[in-house]
Amino acid sequence: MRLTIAGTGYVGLVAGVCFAHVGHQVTCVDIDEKKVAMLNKGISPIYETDLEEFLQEGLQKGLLSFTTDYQSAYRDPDVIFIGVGTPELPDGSANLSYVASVARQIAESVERDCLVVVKSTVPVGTNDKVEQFIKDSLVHPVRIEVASNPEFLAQGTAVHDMMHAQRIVIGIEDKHSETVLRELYAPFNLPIVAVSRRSAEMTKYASNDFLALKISYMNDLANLCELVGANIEDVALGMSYDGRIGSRFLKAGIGYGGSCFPKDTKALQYLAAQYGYNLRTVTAAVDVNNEQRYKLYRKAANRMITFNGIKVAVLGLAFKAGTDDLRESPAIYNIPLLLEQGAEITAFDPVAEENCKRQYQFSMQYVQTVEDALRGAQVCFIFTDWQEIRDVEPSAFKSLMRTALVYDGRNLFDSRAMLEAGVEYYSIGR
Ligand SMILES: NC(=O)C1=CN([C@@H]2O[C@H](COP(=O)(O)OP(=O)(O)OC[C@H]3O[C@@H](n4cnc5c(N)ncnc54)[C@H](O)[C@@H]3O)[C@@H](O)[C@H]2O)C=CC1
Ligand SMILES: O=C(O)[C@H]1O[C@H](OP(=O)(O)OP(=O)(O)OC[C@H]2O[C@@H](n3ccc(=O)[nH]c3=O)[C@H](O)[C@@H]2O)[C@H](O)[C@@H](O)[C@@H]1O
Repeated sequence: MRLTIAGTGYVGLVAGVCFAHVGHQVTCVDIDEKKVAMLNKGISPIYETDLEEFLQEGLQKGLLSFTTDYQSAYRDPDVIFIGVGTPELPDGSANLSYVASVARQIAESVERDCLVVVKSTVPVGTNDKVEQFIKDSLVHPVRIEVASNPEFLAQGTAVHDMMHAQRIVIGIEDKHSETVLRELYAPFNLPIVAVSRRSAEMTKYASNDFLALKISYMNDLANLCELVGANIEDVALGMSYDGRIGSRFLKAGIGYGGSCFPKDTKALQYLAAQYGYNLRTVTAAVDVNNEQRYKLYRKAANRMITFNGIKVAVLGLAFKAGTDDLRESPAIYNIPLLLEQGAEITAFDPVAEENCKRQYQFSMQYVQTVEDALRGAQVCFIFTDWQEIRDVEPSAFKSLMRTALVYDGRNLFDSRAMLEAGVEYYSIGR
């Protein structure tokens, strides 16, 4: 099939390369000329396992191309996917201006009957509005159908998650859209859940917010574990054997970050509030997370008389391992607090350093190894669960740091081993 995908971010680009990988003819559109130029050269603008390989394969086979020329890209494909961002607005609602702008561009450009598929995460009812908007603004008299197809991939494993998704959710209001989407996804050989458009839109928020709730629940319990002398990791292990609970997303830590859980929890709260409903469970998850991200800073501030002139090692900048994405990363919340207090920070992250330098003007030093960050430090904060940090021997904290004082937001080390190595070690819920 001939597809056009609007947006070459984590979702649009990964969808594009995977659809080309299974044999569809894909054109990806972005407004960012630099990105498009890079992509046409086979260089991925984001860090994702296997992405560049799939990208180069698609380009070489002539199944994949990138352009800023939306008019020709939207003129006559079989299917157009909308995969642009829906970031959080100050009031917590989803910013739909990028989706609206693609809808307008489609209406101006499309010259044959076409299925428009909304892959971006959008509040319930948005697909209806997109359909109405396109139909009202069409320049050529063609038939447009709109379907919802939310994406469930996680960053760091995005290509794998798309190729081996646990399910494809499609939200359709007519038989023809369903047939087209089933044909499109047939080469993936994955379970397809076909529901109404509104249910599909809700399924996306329901899934993300459930996972956010799971994490906040574990973080809430971790805080209680510290008070009552239990160990959250042992508790999680015991819970995980119950198939009804499952073993994943039970890791307590420094709070969830990333571009999705923080915004999608707030967007659902906002949607509920618009209908006069208070979604108390999700509100609780958000509240717990807002506090959790400062937990280590608070602990350290209680222990230390000042951060002024103190050498601080920050290990990890990305919101989780496997990505160079800094959106809503706990590190990005804590670094300004430490800098305001006069801390002298040396930071290490194996892939997110360049993004951090570009996006923030933090006056801190960046180094290439964990050891260089630790050398001479008086306090260490661990914000990301990178393997490079996990691999450090407990004795290295003792030998390299001036004061072996470690605050670990990811529970990467065994408390006893750290104690035996002479490290004053604080982690979460243990
Ligand atoms: N990042 C993730 O892991 C996941 C994201 N989602 C959802 O997918 C959507 C996209 O997210 P990301 O890929 O992370 O966003 P992103 O911010 O990485 O990328 C969005 C891209 O759209 C481009 N764009 C903006 N306006 C455009 C236009 N008029 N035409 C063409 N391109 C345009 C931007 O230049 C940018 O490259 C969001 O709704 C998000 O909630 C869903 C599942 C996973
Ligand atoms: O809509 C989205 O964008 C995506 O959001 C998440 O994916 P992602 O944000 O890439 O990363 P996750 O692996 O879910 O982690 C999110 C945050 O939760 C934290 N986390 C995760 C798991 C856990 O047990 N504990 C925990 O604190 C991570 O460190 C990270 O900060 C979901 O996992 C995807 O299914 C979804 O498609």
